[in-house]
Amino acid sequence: MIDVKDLVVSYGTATALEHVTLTVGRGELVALLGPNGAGKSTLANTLAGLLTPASGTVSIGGRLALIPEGRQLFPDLTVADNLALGGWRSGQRDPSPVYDLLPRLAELAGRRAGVLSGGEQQMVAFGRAMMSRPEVLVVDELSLGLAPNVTADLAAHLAELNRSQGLTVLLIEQNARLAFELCRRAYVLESGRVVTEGDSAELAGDPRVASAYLGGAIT
Ligand SMILES: Nc1ncnc2c1ncn2[C@@H]1O[C@H](COP(=O)(O)OP(=O)(O)OP(=O)(O)O)[C@@H](O)[C@H]1O
Repeated sequence: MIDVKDLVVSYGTATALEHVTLTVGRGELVALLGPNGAGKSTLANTLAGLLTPASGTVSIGGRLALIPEGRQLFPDLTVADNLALGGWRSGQRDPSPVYDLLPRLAELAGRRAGVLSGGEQQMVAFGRAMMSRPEVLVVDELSLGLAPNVTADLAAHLAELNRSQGLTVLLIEQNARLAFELCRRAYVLESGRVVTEGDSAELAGDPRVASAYLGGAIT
């Protein structure tokens, strides 16, 4: 569903991604970990077509939606209007499938997005992405600024969509525990390069990964 080969992306003379190669198969849930400034959002935005590669290739095998870092809602619009904007390209006007998935959004429908809590805003960003009926979802930092129980709730929804609808997911995270729990496979990006990749269980047992991302080895 996502096939990235030898991707280079630059901002002017600064190179943010250097020869990145990564794949996500149909129906897979794959994590991308990395510290601040590693190039994670640059990759997400390139997959979404918001940035143009300097070289390399990006192929996407189906409709892609992005939950961007920091949610990027329209704060003065209502939740319902933010959702409607998500359905603009796919022509989906009826938000009820999204309300079925995330019932809290139906209760919040008339509220301005800007006054909602961080967790509620992330739910709106999630719902907005689902309005485009994606086959592949790129989530740029699901857990950013959220309480652990709110993150766990959203993660459970992602897992359920993956199970029930075969939604392909690339989960970009700094929370390695969450990423390893949710995804069977993961990539680690540092300074614009993929430095390691493999099964989550293996990576969690790798002392270097454990010390950088898990605060020590998992026992
Ligand atoms: N618009 C921009 N103009 C110039 N440099 C940028 C721009 N956006 C990002 N960068 C630089 O590109 C590099 C990668 O940034 P990016 O935001 O992709 O990292 P990230 O892994 O998502 O970080 P974070 O976890 O902090 O969000 C950084 O060195 C950053 O300063």
